[in-house]
Amino acid sequence: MNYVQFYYPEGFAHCYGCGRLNPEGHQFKTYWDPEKRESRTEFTPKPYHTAIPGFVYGGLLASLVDCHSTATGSAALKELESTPWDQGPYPRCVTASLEVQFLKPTPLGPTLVAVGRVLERSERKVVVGTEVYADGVLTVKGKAVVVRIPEGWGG
Ligand SMILES: CCCCCCCCCCCCCCCC(=O)SCCNC(=O)CCNC(=O)[C@H](O)C(C)(C)COP(=O)(O)OP(=O)(O)OC[C@H]1O[C@@H](n2cnc3c(N)ncnc32)[C@H](O)[C@@H]1OP(=O)(O)O
Repeated sequence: MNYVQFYYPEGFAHCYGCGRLNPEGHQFKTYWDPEKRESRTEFTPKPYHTAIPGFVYGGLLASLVDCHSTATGSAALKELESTPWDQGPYPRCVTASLEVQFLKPTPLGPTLVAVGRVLERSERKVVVGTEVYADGVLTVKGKAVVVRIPEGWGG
């Protein structure tokens, strides 16, 4: 199964967090499950993504929630189109607002799993709720408002 960011137009594929064309970036990859209507992004932080030794830097966690949310919004807007899910391009969203709750310190080492759900969707805006788990423990919660970049703007 290909990931959402795989279908972004080339001009929108350079994001430091999730751009497939940015070799220096995190290259987050988000998968959308059309049955469950749930998204999933997995990422294993590197040793240098440290806050206090042993724990993940919060900015990285916020980035994960950010890009995971734009991808979830993209998949949710793609559902409104008549083209099949495996035919790009996907709509590209930009984050208008991002809330992150750091519930517990996130241990450095395990693969992080971000799970997203669509809380609201209109033709232009999607509100995404995200939970991030480390070793099955919920450590971060996020909520983002993402807005579709109009056709013809870049890309
Ligand atoms: C026409 C403009 C095109 C711009 C095209 C930009 C292209 C940019 C290219 C970047 C491509 C790579 C993106 C990488 C992914 C990131 O890294 S995203 C992180 C950085 N984010 C940014 O830099 C975004 C900067 N902000 C903006 O560009 C504009 O404020 C936004 C977000 C596009 C909104 O534009 P706007 O035309 O003012 O939108 P507006 O019609 O007022 O609002 C649309 C809806 O969003 C809601 N909303 C807007 N802002 C907020 C907010 N802060 N809190 C809650 N809700 C909000 C509104 O209430 C409205 O909701 P509804 O009334 O439809 O229910």
